[in-house]
Amino acid sequence: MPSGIRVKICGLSTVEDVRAVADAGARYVGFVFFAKSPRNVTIEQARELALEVPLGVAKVALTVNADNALLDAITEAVPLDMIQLHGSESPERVAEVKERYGLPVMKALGVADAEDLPKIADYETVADQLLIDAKPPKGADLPGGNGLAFDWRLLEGREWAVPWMLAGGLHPENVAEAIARTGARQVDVSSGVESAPGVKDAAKITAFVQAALA
Ligand SMILES: O=C(O)c1ccccc1NCC(=O)[C@H](O)[C@H](O)COP(=O)(O)O
Repeated sequence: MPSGIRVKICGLSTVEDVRAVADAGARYVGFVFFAKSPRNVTIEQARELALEVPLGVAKVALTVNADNALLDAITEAVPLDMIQLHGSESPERVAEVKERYGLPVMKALGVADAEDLPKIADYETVADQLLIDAKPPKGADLPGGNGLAFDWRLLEGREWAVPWMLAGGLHPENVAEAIARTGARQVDVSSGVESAPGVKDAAKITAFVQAALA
């Protein structure tokens, strides 16, 4: 019996990564466009990778406070199914990106404690999906992909008007518990399926997807 859980593996940078993710049964792949990230890819690399992604697996471009020039360049070159906004983009900017590119937009929001929850509602009516991630530590180089979890009990009983994904510090050993505690139907992972920063590990990807779908 299928579980209905959907998995996104973020930060792919090789064709082998794409094959491992597709073979494992993940439903989304993420390409990171953020220079400071060990997972950063160029537009040309992302295009080559995207062309290897089979039908049925959604291709997501992850950007951080990107301007229209960068988003124009990405969307013109890379065949995409979704744009993930992982910076401090306002609800108005989310609406603008949706309108300009005609693609679904997923807005990432960082959570560390209960005070971070009300702002999520500001995006429910404009974003197509929400990514509820761990808030990065103060002074961190990366707004995501830090391998940090937050207290999942904060999400118990929460519902939003649009589909959402749980992210932050997930790995093959804790993803089943995270799903059980939060009720998430979608999960996202990056560093939890790596052997070193930016280096995806096919065995960990398979183990993660199996654990999530079990
Ligand atoms: O992964 C990155 O390097 C990254 C860089 C800049 C902004 C966001 C980034 N990742 C966002 C993601 O969607 C990650 O998958 C998510 O934060 C979970 O990461 P992890 O805790 O490492 O599984």
